[in-house]
Amino acid sequence: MQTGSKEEAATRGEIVIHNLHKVYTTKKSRFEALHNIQLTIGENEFLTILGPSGCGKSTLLRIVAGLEDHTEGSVMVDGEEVIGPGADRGMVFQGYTLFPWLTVRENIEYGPKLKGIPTLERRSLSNYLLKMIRLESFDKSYPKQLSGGMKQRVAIARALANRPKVLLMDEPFGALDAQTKLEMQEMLLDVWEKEKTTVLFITHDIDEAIFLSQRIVVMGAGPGRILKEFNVELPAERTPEVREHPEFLSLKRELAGLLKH
Ligand SMILES: Nc1ncnc2c1ncn2[C@@H]1O[C@H](COP(=O)(O)OP(=O)(O)OP(=O)(O)O)[C@@H](O)[C@H]1O
Repeated sequence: MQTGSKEEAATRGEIVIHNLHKVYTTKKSRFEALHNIQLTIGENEFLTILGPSGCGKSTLLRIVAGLEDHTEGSVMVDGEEVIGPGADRGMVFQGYTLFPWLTVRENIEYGPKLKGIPTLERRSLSNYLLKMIRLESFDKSYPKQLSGGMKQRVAIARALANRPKVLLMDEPFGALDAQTKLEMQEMLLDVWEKEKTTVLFITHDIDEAIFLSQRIVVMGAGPGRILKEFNVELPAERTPEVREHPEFLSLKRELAGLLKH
């Protein structure tokens, strides 16, 4: 799915968050949800934001998605300011957001169809994505016939079908059982490797953050702010054994300590 077209920006999926503040106000109250967030996420980087409930992770992701406005500062994707949702940023949430009346293939082809991509081209794209998420034989199934993990795989494929430069993922595996979660993490790394998108991932699961990421940003609450950043110095190929790696275990200890406060 590489296009290599000349029109594409020199960078593909670089997110620059500068001096970002978010205050929720009502007539009677004022709540500072995000305070001075400074963060650059490189092209094709896998960055995870880790933090306790209520520290503003989802607010930050929704601002990057263009679904929420901000009070001060800016968010740029490849040099263009985010002023609303766009096909350059695909989103996957925890809740299953598939269209129940469409089959798996129709769900995946929904975005390309809206964009007017011809049938044959759509078919070849959905074939490619169905193979990548290992659900080729479920192309005619409806969402209600799928397990939670399968639905999330389709949600990822549906987001990728729009050819986003950035994948924004808000606790996408939070509702899955432990074993399915591990399988989904491996599949996501496989997808990331093939698609070369930038991934901004949110979780409060420390193991998940370390296993998936190249970099982890820890946020704290009151108001939501960045506490610390960590580079994950693990082998690029994340096999299950990586979870026993001394670096994995020491980073896990450090992150757990930081999140306790
Ligand atoms: N529309 C809103 N109006 C007022 N306050 C809000 C609104 N949305 C979120 N908040 C508040 O902003 C803070 C950050 O919320 P957010 O959902 O971003 O946190 P989070 O870190 O994603 O939490 P969780 O891990 O539980 O999803 C919370 O205190 C929340 O109550």
